[in-house]
Amino acid sequence: MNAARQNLQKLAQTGAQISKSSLRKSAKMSNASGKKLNVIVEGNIGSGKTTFLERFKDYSDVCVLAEPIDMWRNCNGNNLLGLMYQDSKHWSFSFQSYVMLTMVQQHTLPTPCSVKLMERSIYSARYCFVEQMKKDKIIAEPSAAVLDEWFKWSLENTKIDVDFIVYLRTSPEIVYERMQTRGREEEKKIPLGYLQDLHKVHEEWLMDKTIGHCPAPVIVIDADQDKTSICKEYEKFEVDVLKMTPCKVGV
Ligand SMILES: Nc1ncnc2c1ncn2[C@@H]1O[C@H](COP(=O)(O)OP(=O)(O)O)[C@@H](O)[C@H]1O
Ligand SMILES: Nc1nc2c(ncn2[C@H]2C[C@H](O)[C@@H](COP(=O)(O)O)O2)c(=O)[nH]1
Repeated sequence: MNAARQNLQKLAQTGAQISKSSLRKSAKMSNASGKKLNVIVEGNIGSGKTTFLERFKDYSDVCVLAEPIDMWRNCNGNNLLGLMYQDSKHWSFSFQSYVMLTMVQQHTLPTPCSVKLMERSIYSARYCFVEQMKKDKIIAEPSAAVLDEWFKWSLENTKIDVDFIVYLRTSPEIVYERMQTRGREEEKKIPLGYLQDLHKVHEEWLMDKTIGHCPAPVIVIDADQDKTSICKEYEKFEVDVLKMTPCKVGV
């Protein structure tokens, strides 16, 4: 790994602000070596992941992969997302299996772009959602074991690279309000308690490092800020990420 990347890894792990120059240096060197940059964007439901990724959709050298929710809503005509929230005990295993399949498909999707930005990952599927299902006893141990075997096989047998994690860190109460405002039909009955539980497992995975393993350095953004004030944080990251791409096309 080149020196600039190592420096970046250290900075991100200490939670220090990543300096523009270190990010740029790392990017140039990674471009020089031809290594692509794989970034996953993590956070609670409603934390602003889609909004954050929107900023990159007009750039030709950044591949943005949003969560394939439309696939989850229409798996051969079945709305697995809706079924999971209607009857989680009955449908969580099927839904989770499909989520993890679609995540591996996105992780391994070839792209000519220098940067791949992905919304969530196989890691949060396993370490946040499956962990929460186990805690809530929505899935039994044998089902959790099958999901874990799929997870381990995927990591060992497919090319899943993650260079940095952007964690949109939020308070459950704030994302609960945003989720209700967004008004997704399937999510209408999600209680605040579920978001509080999901927040905890995200914190344990990404901050306390007490669940599973964290595959890359974490860049934390305080995403409780409203849309206006958070733009500066997003702009800084956008500029830094785009410095990693040889060309910028778009507005
Ligand atoms: N920083 C923010 N402040 C206030 N509302 C936000 C902010 N970021 C996103 N939203 C709104 O909150 C809702 C969820 O945002 P979204 O980007 O869909 O989150 P996610 O993809 O993480 O679920 C949307 O209605 C969006 O317009
Ligand atoms: N049970 C699971 N649910 C998941 C998983 N990944 C996403 N989701 C749900 C959460 C939301 O209702 C919806 C989209 O998430 P956003 O954060 O983008 O709103 O899908 C998962 O792995 N398991």
